[in-house]
Amino acid sequence: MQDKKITDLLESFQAIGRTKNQGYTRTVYDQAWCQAQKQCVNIIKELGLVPWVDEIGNLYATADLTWPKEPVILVGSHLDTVVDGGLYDGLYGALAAVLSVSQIVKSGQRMGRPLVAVIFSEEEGSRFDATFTGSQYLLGRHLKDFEHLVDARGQTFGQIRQAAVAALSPFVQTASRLKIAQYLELHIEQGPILEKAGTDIGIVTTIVGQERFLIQLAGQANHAGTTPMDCRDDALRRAVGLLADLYRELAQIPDLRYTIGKVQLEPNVANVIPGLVTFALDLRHQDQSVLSEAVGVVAELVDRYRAKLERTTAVMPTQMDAGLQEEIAGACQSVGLTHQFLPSGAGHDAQVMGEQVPTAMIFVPSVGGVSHVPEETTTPADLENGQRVLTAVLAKLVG
Ligand SMILES: NC(=O)NC(NC(N)=O)C(=O)[O-]
Ligand SMILES: [Zn+2]
Ligand SMILES: [Zn+2]
Repeated sequence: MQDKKITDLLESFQAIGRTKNQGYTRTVYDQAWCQAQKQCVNIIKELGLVPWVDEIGNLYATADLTWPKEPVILVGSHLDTVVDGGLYDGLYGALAAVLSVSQIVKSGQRMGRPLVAVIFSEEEGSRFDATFTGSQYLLGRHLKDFEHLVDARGQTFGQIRQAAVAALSPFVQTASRLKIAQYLELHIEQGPILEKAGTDIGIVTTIVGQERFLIQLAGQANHAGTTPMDCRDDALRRAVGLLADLYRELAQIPDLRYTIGKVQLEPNVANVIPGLVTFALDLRHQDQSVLSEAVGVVAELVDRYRAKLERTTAVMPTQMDAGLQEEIAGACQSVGLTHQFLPSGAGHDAQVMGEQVPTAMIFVPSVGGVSHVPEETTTPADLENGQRVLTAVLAKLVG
């Protein structure tokens, strides 16, 4: 497998977790996720590296059977997807990391620091209302912070995590937490900037802060035909008012990104008045003070509607390391590619890592600027460009 390309590696995942809409659903610990994880282990072995798994299900690839004790150069991305997402979000950077590590190991270059690839178990928050669980665990969060979480079908994080990790354990080494000197992540841009500008490579300057909430509004479920209109406590009717107010008030905050992407009704039956409405709100901004102002607006409205507010994600805006950004710019020049600096409106494991270790991100263009949908794609040339830059940067960092 000496000259496997990143496109070949990605192709081997095309049948895993494919949906009827031709997208991919690989939420943490589900069947497709487990299958994809096994495929990653096969690739790690075929590329001559050693696979490891930790207790949350993060996979690692090392040059040999020694688990590094000293701080490592870590490179990676995540394995999970949103529901009906694309092939490239997360998986591209995860596979490119493994490929780049294998190329550097095979080159025989002397390594001043150990180089490790990581494939994070979960980043999207698509199954449980928790995000970045893989990278947070690596940086020291306790498993018990997540074990009680319950998915839409009533399964707990703890139970399915144990089963998923146990299924893989016989085939891999057991990893413990690493010390990390620097972290690098390659990812598709997921937006239109690079394509519009005709630039080969993006170098991320900052990653937006992100807060997610579950908002719950309770009424009284009752019969649709016998309950007079003036005797109802219809949870949906009140939720419509709250939603309209949220959209109107949040629109007043410049540059805020706000999304209500998930709405659930109970009991969700045509002839029963809704008794409970739950929806998710996702807020993003580059400036923490503006994000906090938006959270204040939300809290006030939620209070006015006698609804309940639960915060499920809170990550600060994160600055990428200036020195590493320069290393990436230098690598682009050395391989003859154009680059530009840009902020990321998407969340990334790099922002969790970036709070504790020098971190940087490399972006490649997304065709049409679309992502989190089945149509998400990046041209083979751009996929290979990104991976070449990643290898060039890593070769410099470990030298
Ligand atoms: N790169 C991503 O798509 N990340 C997504 N996921 C998280 N957890 O931020 C997001 O919503 O931006
Ligand atoms: Zn994503
Ligand atoms: Zn991603």
